[in-house]
Amino acid sequence: MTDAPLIELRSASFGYTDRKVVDSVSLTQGAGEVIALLGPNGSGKTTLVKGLLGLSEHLGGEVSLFGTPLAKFRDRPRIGYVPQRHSLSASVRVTVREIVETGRLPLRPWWRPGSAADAAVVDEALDAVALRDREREDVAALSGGQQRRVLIARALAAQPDVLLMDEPTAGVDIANQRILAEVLSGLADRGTSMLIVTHELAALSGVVTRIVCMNAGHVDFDGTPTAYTRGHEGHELGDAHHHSPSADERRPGLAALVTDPLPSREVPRG
Ligand SMILES: Nc1ncnc2c1ncn2[C@@H]1O[C@H](COP(=O)(O)OP(=O)(O)OP(=O)(O)O)[C@@H](O)[C@H]1O
Repeated sequence: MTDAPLIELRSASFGYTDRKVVDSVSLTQGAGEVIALLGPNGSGKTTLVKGLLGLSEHLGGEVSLFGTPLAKFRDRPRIGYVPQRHSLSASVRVTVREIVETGRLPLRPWWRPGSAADAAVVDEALDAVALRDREREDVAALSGGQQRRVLIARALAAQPDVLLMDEPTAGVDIANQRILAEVLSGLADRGTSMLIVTHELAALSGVVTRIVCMNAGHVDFDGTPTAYTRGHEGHELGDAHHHSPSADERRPGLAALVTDPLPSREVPRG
């Protein structure tokens, strides 16, 4: 593996046909970072994540994934994606394990059946989301929060180098939010890099190492959780270099968020 950042945006813009939604955003994610991407509805968070996946249009600036320009990037399995709204159909009978196994498909020729190694990776992914004991169940029988974990396991089954998650805790009750946060915390402890779009920062306390806040297509805060709670420090816009807190640092900083959860939108400028 090279030392290139996992994700690097320099004045990058994304949108749809001729409409620019994300405008001139600069952002660099290094290995091991867990970034919460915050911002009001419509500020462009999903469009940014989709841009990295080639699902929204790259309209300007530079975007590199693992050191490769977006237009030339072909190693898609290195980027795991957990979409915003799950679409696990209730009309087709499919087990939890079968869904997670589909995460392995991009990694082998379509005609080759799964190997013992594939099965071991699927086991590990199911363990990571604490659903191994439910693997034979019909996925439609699971709650929304559990289905979200199935989708995280499916993404993990591809053994990605970074996981992009769009509102993993949205619409999930508090008890299941806690379980999901534990799952994400376990992944973070294992060094999994994540970019998590969320409106529920407090639910992710102890997981996030950095906060990036978008507003109307721009980044208006990029810094540590501690700086975010203070509201001013870490305001280094357009600067690829930022302070990445260590694992030791991230917990005390986020402890403040548990007692004093912040709304995701008010970030003082300047
Ligand atoms: N497929 C699309 N085609 C055209 N415009 C779109 C499309 N998807 C989103 N948009 C527009 O892009 C803007 C940003 O949407 P986006 O989903 O990126 O915001 P968001 O910050 O993720 O919002 P939320 O918090 O509500 O999920 C919105 O004005 C939206 O209407």
